[in-house]
Amino acid sequence: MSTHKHFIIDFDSTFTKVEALDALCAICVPDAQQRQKVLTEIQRLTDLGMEGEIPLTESLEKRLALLKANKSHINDLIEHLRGQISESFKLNKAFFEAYKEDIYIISNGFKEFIVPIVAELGVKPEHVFANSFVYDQDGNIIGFDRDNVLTQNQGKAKQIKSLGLEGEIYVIGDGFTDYEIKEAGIADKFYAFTENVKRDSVVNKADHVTPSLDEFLYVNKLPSALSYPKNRIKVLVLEGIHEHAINMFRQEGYNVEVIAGALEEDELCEKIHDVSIICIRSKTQLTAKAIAAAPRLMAVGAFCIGTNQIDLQTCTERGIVVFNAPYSNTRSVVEMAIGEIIMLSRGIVEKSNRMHNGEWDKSAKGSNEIRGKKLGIVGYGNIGSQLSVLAEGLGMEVYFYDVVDKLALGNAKVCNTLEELLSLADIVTLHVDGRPDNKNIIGAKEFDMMKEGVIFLNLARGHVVEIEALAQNIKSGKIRGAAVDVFPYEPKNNQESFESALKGLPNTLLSPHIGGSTEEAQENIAQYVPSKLIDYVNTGGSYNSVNFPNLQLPALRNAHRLIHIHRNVPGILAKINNALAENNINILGQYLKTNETIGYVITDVDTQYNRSVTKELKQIPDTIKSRALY
Ligand SMILES: NC(=O)C1=CN([C@@H]2O[C@H](COP(=O)(O)OP(=O)(O)OC[C@H]3O[C@@H](n4cnc5c(N)ncnc54)[C@H](O)[C@@H]3O)[C@@H](O)[C@H]2O)C=CC1
Ligand SMILES: O=C(O)C(=O)COP(=O)(O)O
Repeated sequence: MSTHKHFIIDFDSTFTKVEALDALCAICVPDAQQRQKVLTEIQRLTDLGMEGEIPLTESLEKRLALLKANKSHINDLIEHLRGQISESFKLNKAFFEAYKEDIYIISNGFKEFIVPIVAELGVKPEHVFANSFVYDQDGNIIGFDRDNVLTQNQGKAKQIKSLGLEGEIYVIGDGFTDYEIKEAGIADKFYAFTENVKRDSVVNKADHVTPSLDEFLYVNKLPSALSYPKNRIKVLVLEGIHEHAINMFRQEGYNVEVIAGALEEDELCEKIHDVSIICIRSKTQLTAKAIAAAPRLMAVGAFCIGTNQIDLQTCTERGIVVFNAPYSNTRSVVEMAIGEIIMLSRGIVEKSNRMHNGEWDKSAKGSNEIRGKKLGIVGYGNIGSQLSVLAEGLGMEVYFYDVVDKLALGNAKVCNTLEELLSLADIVTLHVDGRPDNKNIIGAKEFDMMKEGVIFLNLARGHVVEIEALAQNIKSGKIRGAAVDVFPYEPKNNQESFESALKGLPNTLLSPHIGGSTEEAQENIAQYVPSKLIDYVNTGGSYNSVNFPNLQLPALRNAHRLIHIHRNVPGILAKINNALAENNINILGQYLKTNETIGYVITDVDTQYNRSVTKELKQIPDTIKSRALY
């Protein structure tokens, strides 16, 4: 048997994003209210026809009668449809060009508008099989060609059969009538196309679901505009990440699964096995065990600042890039710290609670302005330094201590030791990162060094403070006010209850790790992190990643990009270039950066090259990951 392949493609909602008759309705029913009514009815009739609930002729007759369209409307329709060609079709013009002899459009629509639209991608007019309108003498559309085989039951199957095509027949469509071709035994395979609409009754019967043309081309090893279909990139989104991120991933064509809370290690290991990108916040522990359970993992999105919950070393060794949102919630934490410093200095929570119990205690005792007070910031990074600026604006005297040299902003004064800072500050606030070395950096000894009546804040990480020691010092009155947003153990989700030695202590503000949880911050994060992840997938760009050598790459134009991640040992670049030279491959641009663990090499090459070189690159010793991008 011949292995020649023929491709039968549906028009409405497959070749174009829309149903043409819906679009025609928008054109020829000028009154908006009336149009909506007609449109709803047309869509209902289309669905009934597509899902096989009523005969197609009946669906069509009723739709045309509702439309009352005229010849003059068809030109406007064609103009409109030109902008409605499905994205993955437009992208794969090269496939249509290369296979024009084998591509057929079989539709229950009308040649008058189908032929000019499919011609845009090079489909031959004689390969379009569809109906034709019947007009009256004034050009009004009054019906369709009832003799056309496509009006009959199983019309598409009959039409294709009459073409006598030899070889394999692949059908791509979104409707029941497309599936019928397979059912009639004419097609070898039916691919349910879901880029524009997804009809369960059709999807359930398909040999394969193709969310875009890229997937179809990929599984059939046909030339494709994309190196890898985006629907094959599975994204797992945990911990209530803002829906803007989810929309961005879906718009990009990724296959997204969303889970509201965090997952325990074992649950995560189960879920992560086919995931390419995982998106988490501060709760999910991405351990070496979880990473080992994720053979396809290529990127991690930390939708927060801290990355201490991620085993970064293992990610790097496995060639998995990690991005966080280093600045998106900075301001939110700072505003909360300022608010808490004022609330604690005035004992507002105590006073408020007492008033709720009917107690009126108007007094200035133990209430202070923050102006002129000494604020001691431990950790002068993005949050600490931003807090420094705002606190000075409120008239505070700012001191800071950091383990690395930092530029003092405004009039802030550097302390050379933690002891120095703790002994002079009226208010101590922690903004260090969550590295393991920072465990218990503030314990009994450090509280002893602080002034009597100090105010203490921790909005950094729970494990940096010894909770028992903090509780003791609040109880003894040494600490006259405390605000704690982060805890050594935090509930996994909003259903789990909160336990802590700090519960019920005086002038102690407890908050459920919400320093960065503002609408503004979460939306900013949900824009920033997905854009980094998508850029990494599409271009290999690693700029601002947490663990990869940072490369900012030019856009890929008229080139293929070979991405190579390897252990940082000598000689790998030479081996990559040897492989390219031996295959006569012309290098258009090359970028290399290394860190302590890995080397990251990007090579842009002419689009015509021996594809087997990608295998050779994978086989270079010490290679971690390698992919080709176009
Ligand atoms: N409560 C919340 O919702 C949020 C908490 N955070 C926490 O705040 C931390 C700080 O955030 P950024 O300022 O953006 O981070 P950053 O990395 O810009 O700053 C951290 C600073 O702490 C310094 N540092 C580290 N260990 C230290 C130590 N033992 N003593 C003194 N200085 C030390 C570092 O050198 C660095 O300058 C994050 O790592 C995260 O853990 C961040 C956002 C929201
Ligand atoms: O940004 C951070 O590091 C935070 O601590 C905020 O974490 P979250 O996104 O609220 O789990």
